Amino acid sequence: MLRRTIASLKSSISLHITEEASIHNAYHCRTFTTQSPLHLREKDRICPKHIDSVITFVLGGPGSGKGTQCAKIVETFGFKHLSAGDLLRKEIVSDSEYGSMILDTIREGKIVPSEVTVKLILRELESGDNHKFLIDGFPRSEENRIAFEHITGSEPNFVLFFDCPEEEMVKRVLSRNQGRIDDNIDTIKKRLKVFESLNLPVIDYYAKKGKLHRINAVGTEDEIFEQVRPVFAACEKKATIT
Ligand SMILES: Nc1ncnc2c1ncn2[C@@H]1O[C@H](COP(=O)(O)OP(=O)(O)O)[C@@H](O)[C@H]1O
Ligand SMILES: Nc1ccn([C@H]2C[C@H](O)[C@@H](COP(=O)(O)OP(=O)(O)O)O2)c(=O)n1
Ligand SMILES: [Mg+2]
Repeated sequence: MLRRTIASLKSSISLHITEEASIHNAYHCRTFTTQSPLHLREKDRICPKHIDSVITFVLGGPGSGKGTQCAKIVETFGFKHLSAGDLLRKEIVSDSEYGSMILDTIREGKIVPSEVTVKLILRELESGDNHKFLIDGFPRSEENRIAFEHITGSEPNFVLFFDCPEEEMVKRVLSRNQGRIDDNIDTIKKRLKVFESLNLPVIDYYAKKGKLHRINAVGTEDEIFEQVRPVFAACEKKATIT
């Protein structure tokens, strides 16, 4: 699977990404890691500009409040917010060759192939001057996680998990009112099953690595942010000391 992911990344995906050359060049950069070294084959690594970046994965079920809390983190701590779902939705409207596949996948509540999503995220990591990233809604499966680690050669510094009861998530999604094709009861039921079977193992993985910050996602937006704030404040303090 991994070999297939890397092979497909190297080959034909165009995704309206014009900087193919920079991705190609990146394959020939020296290897790097923001955290512990990953034992990758030299040729499989990409060396993005974000060598010293802080990478935070933001996880949680649909409607758990990831996007809402990311906006507050951006405002308070100056992170750049990369929503995997937003990047995929932009691909749909930009007439990309993958648009209809992405649309069908999202409508069915399934997960888009990792090579597509990772490439979109990489493009954002590589652009601009901000080196503090919130990657929201990713990785949603072990396949997502492994593809990201292998393609970038890096791991997140820490991971937030918004822990929310299913009935609360359903209620929030059904009243989200953003005109999303997946905000309906049939798709939400499928998404919750996919969350349990594919995303919970990723959450367990980071818990075992000691990287997970579990946030109780029930309460007002401000109450929840008061649990989130210390995680980022500690990260800032650490950065000042080192
Ligand atoms: N703490 C909260 N209490 C009630 N509703 C919330 C809360 N946080 C977010 N919402 C609302 O729930 C919906 C889903 O939130 P969102 O941030 O889009 O979640 P996610 O990105 O995890 O799917 C939105 O309409 C949002 O305004
Ligand atoms: N890593 C990801 C993230 C999102 N997707 C697809 C499948 C998801 O159901 C949709 C919507 O994701 P998004 O993060 O915007 O959804 P929520 O904010 O959790 O409601 O996008 C994906 O295939 N892979
Ligand atoms: Mg969201």
